[in-house]
Amino acid sequence: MDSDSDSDGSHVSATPPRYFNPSLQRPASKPPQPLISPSPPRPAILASSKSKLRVRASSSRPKAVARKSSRTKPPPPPHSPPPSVIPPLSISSFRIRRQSSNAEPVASLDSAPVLRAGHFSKLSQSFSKFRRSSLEFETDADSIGANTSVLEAKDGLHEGVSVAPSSIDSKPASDSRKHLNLIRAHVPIEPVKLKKGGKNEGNFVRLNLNKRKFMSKSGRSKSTYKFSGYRKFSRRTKRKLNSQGEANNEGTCEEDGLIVEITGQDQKQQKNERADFEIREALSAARNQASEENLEKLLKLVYGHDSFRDGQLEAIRSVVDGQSVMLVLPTGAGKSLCYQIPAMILPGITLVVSPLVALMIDQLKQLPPVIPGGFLCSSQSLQQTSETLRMLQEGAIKVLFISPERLLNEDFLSLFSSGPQVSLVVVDEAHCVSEWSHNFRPSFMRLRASLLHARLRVSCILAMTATATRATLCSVMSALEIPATNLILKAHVRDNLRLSVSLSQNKYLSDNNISAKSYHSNIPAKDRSRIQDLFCSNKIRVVVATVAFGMGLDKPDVGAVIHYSMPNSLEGFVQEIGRAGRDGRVSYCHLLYDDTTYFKLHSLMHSDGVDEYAVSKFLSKVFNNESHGKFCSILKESASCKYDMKEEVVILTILTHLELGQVQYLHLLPQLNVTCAMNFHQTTPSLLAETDIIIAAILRKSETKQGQYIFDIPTVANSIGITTGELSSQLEHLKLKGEITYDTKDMAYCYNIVKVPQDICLLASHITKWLSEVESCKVHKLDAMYDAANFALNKCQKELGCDEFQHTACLQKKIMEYFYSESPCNLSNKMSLSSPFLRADIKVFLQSNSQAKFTPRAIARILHGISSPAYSSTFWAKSHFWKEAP
Ligand SMILES: Nc1ncnc2c1ncn2[C@@H]1O[C@H](COP(=O)(O)OP(=O)(O)OP(=O)(O)O)[C@@H](O)[C@H]1O
Repeated sequence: MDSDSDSDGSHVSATPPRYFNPSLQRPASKPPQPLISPSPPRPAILASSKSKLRVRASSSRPKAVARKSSRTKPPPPPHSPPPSVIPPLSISSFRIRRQSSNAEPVASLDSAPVLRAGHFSKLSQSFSKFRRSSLEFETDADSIGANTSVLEAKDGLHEGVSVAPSSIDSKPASDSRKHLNLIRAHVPIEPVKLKKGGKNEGNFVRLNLNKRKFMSKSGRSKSTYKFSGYRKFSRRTKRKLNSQGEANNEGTCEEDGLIVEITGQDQKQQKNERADFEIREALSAARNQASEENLEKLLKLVYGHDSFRDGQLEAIRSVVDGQSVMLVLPTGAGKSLCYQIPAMILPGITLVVSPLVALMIDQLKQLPPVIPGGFLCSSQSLQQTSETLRMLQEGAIKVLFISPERLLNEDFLSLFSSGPQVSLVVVDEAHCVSEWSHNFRPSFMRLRASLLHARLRVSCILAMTATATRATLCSVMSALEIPATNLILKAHVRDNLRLSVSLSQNKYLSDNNISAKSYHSNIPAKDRSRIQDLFCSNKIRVVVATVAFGMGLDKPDVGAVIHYSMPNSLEGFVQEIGRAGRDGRVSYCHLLYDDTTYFKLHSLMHSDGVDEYAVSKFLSKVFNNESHGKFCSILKESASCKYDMKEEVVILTILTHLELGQVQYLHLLPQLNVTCAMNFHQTTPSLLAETDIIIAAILRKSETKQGQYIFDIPTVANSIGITTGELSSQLEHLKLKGEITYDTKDMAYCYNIVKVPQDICLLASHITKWLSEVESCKVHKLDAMYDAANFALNKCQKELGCDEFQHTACLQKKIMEYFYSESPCNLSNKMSLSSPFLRADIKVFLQSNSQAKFTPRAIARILHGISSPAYSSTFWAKSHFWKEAP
């Protein structure tokens, strides 16, 4: 496997075998379409639940960029735009160069006279995007870089290129119409040939001004010579150009002594202005009435799509109408559009809560240029965050992508108490809200409708997912208070995907001499992003990657997704195969599976489980203080080790349950470093303590080690009745004065106790039962995945259209049954077989480790070779019993 080779794209030229495996061949009745020369290779992905996404290339037609057609060949406008709409812009057709640095963000869609160029903020590098002033003219650099993109679009090799944020600012702008969010928005134009002048003068229009003659007939001077003159000029120019049959090229006209060379670029500019005008008109019509006709017009103008796909119109109209909606559409069906169009129409901000930063960045890049967007996540620097917040408050951001952690941050929520209006909250990958989903996130669970209504003053929530069982949907809709009538649910798998299964054999790519690149979490972020870029630009044929590679990947021409090993749920399977065939073409999804992988995954499904005993001990610690209203904290790392519970998946889940369960026992606060080590530099500590009660409290509650005062922040704050925030700002103040320096460490879960449970054991028993149901649910998901694969390979009677090579119909049926069934169906669990030697093994294990204490679960995990916070693989893998279980 050529995983580390530097791909220069040289192998791209070799048309990859489309039918690399007999089991993937098309049925004879559907012969392969002829390859369109010079088609780029059509890549594919190989994926596995845990790990591997692989990429294979096959033939492809050049992508028909929807916007390209709509922008490059707009229908002839019935009339010139009325003066009231774009008067000042008309001047821009002369292509006068001006500095663009004085561009100002435009406050709202309404106030923007033109919807065009935009860029990522260089200052903040936060990738927030805003619109440049409509009166800003393109710079030389903008024009120079133009044709590059045109060529890229034309040669077809770069269709669907995803521009990495880092490269965006430095990349010269396209000669196409510039799109705010810089995504696949290249609208190629004909190369401009200057007729007059003979020299290559770039894309300038040469404006020969005779000062005397430039005075208009009405006697107005240059500075006031605005719209009416332009209109006349424009009309006559057009007449002249048309009469010369050069409407698509350049020309010369003389008008009142004004000699102007008109280039193709100017005509392009005028077309753009017209297109912008039409978009504004369509927007205003859709705001007045969100009718099918008005929305379709907007769809056509903004996206270039002719019609809505199944479910889109219904969702958009409900949201625009202010109703919360649960939207379940297949992957690649176009869910993004269901919030983007409402975001254009609704007056306030749209917040899109997303689970992955990479996903946010991708979605941000995919926003059409008329929607200025930004993103906020916990890992951003203070400067990036404040720049984005500033733009948000100024109205320069219309759609903000945000992580749930960041959204739930008190400072962020308080922005909206009297600040900008939020019209819509979108919960993307909404299954993460539910513990019954394949990808539960405790922070998503905290996104309750009650909180969103109260703190963001928003009434409309759009929850979107491609993969949700009935149980998942129920809990998501209940948490987000979405009425049952507002569920829009379409098929889970697109029709253009051909599904097939085989047992894992000979599955290493190197055996077949296929070059590959690897993509996983141990690879530095910049290399991962490079690999993704190479893949998106069709320069890599094969990527062996973790499932994270595929999340949100919207590359239209992925021809196949191959699961190197079985995913651990049908949700995962559906999500991952959803990367294929997003352009609507027939694409292939092949699953390799075997019993060994199934057994391994089965063991892993139990890796997060907890014993009642551990839960009980943990709860005792949580309610240790019994101090109502006081600030409490639990150190993450040490608690995880002590109670043998994973930090996020288990501890945070339990704490979230204590906050959001039937009884609210606590209120979760942002996590923070709670141990502080402080040095005094000017005034002596005791002298400072005389005038500062915080320092006095610190001296009382700290211990000194090598001249440093070490204390627990919550303890000090509680002792004088202040918040940790107040304490931190006082410390910052003293630091700025040069009195102290300090460091903090030990990240902790922080909370206030609301109610102390009467019976901790009973509560522990309830929580353990709930967690064990969640665990069983995961096992059930794996069994359903195995069952579907096994059925296709061994039990399918080939009645529904399946054949030797593909099992699309039976797998689709299995998937549908799984997602639509009210209760889990009975699935055979191959794991029920237990080794007769197991008891004996456990006895010997306990005897040989008599010095240590084990919970039954700890022993089971060691025997299955699964590490946990308290029993690391570094140590236990050396044991003879590691992975000994069947
Ligand atoms: N009405 C439409 N007509 C044609 N193409 C469309 C339409 N709506 C969306 N698309 C295109 O479909 C592709 C997939 O859209 P999108 O990324 O929104 O899918 P998704 O449902 O969010 O998928 P996933 O769940 O995998 O993230 C995009 O390239 C988009 O331009």
